[in-house]
Amino acid sequence: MRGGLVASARLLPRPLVRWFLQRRAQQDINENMLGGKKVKIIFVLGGPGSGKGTQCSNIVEHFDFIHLSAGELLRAEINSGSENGTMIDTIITEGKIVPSEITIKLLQEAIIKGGNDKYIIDGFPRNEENRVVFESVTLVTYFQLLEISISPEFVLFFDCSEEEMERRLLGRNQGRSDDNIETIRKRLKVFVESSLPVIEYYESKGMVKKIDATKPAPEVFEDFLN
Ligand SMILES: Nc1ncnc2c1ncn2[C@@H]1O[C@H](COP(=O)(O)OP(=O)(O)OP(=O)(O)O)[C@@H](O)[C@H]1O
Ligand SMILES: O=c1ccn([C@@H]2O[C@H](COP(=O)(O)O)[C@@H](O)[C@H]2O)c(=O)[nH]1
Ligand SMILES: [Mg+2]
Repeated sequence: MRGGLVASARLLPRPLVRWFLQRRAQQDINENMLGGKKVKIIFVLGGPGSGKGTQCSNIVEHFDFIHLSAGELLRAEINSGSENGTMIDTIITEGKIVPSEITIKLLQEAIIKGGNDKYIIDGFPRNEENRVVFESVTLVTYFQLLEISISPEFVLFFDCSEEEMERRLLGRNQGRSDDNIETIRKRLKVFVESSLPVIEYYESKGMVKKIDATKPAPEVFEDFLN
């Protein structure tokens, strides 16, 4: 079907094809669609060690969502030997926030590659600038012409005490460069100063489902389901 369409499109004047795709893109932008499908995005936010990754793994076992962890995408970028790798590594080890254009490009690529219409995005947006840029840029898909912009359906906020988050991260033992007390303290500060305002923004729009994440993991998941 797609092959037939592409072949027919080649017979038409390029400005006409461009006009048609741009018109279609505009419709999709208005409707939050990707290639004719409604794209559903859920943001999962919470402090470092609040259990975002743990709960996202549970969620995708039960629901047809693709889990995208912004932090995992950044760590994969470091490991791929990309030219930005060293800079990203330094920022993560300092507990700071990677420039929006880098993280958003990785998320966009993963969304397009995922080919699904439901994504649960873990650990993003980390600050107001992340949020504004993500919601204002567009995804460029087939023919590099069809563009859509994306906003979340709702936001899950895993609310956990600092003492508990610190205890969990010090015991995580996954070889992460940021699982040390100096970086953890910096990450907690960045969470309060930069990430909480994003949660407050979505709260003001009635879009936040807040869950007590200090409880044991199975109970947190139960609370999510209810
Ligand atoms: N509810 C819980 N109770 C106790 N330990 C938990 C709970 N949830 C997760 N953990 C453990 O805490 C550690 C941190 O969890 P996880 O990696 O899911 O957090 P995170 O929010 O994704 O952290 P980060 O922001 O650093 O990626 C892991 O070792 C995990 O097994
Ligand atoms: O949107 C993002 C997500 C992550 N970072 C950086 O990565 C680390 C680890 O992220 P996790 O989601 O906790 O795995 C985070 O502390 C930031 O340094 C980012 O900059 N932007
Ligand atoms: Mg995580």
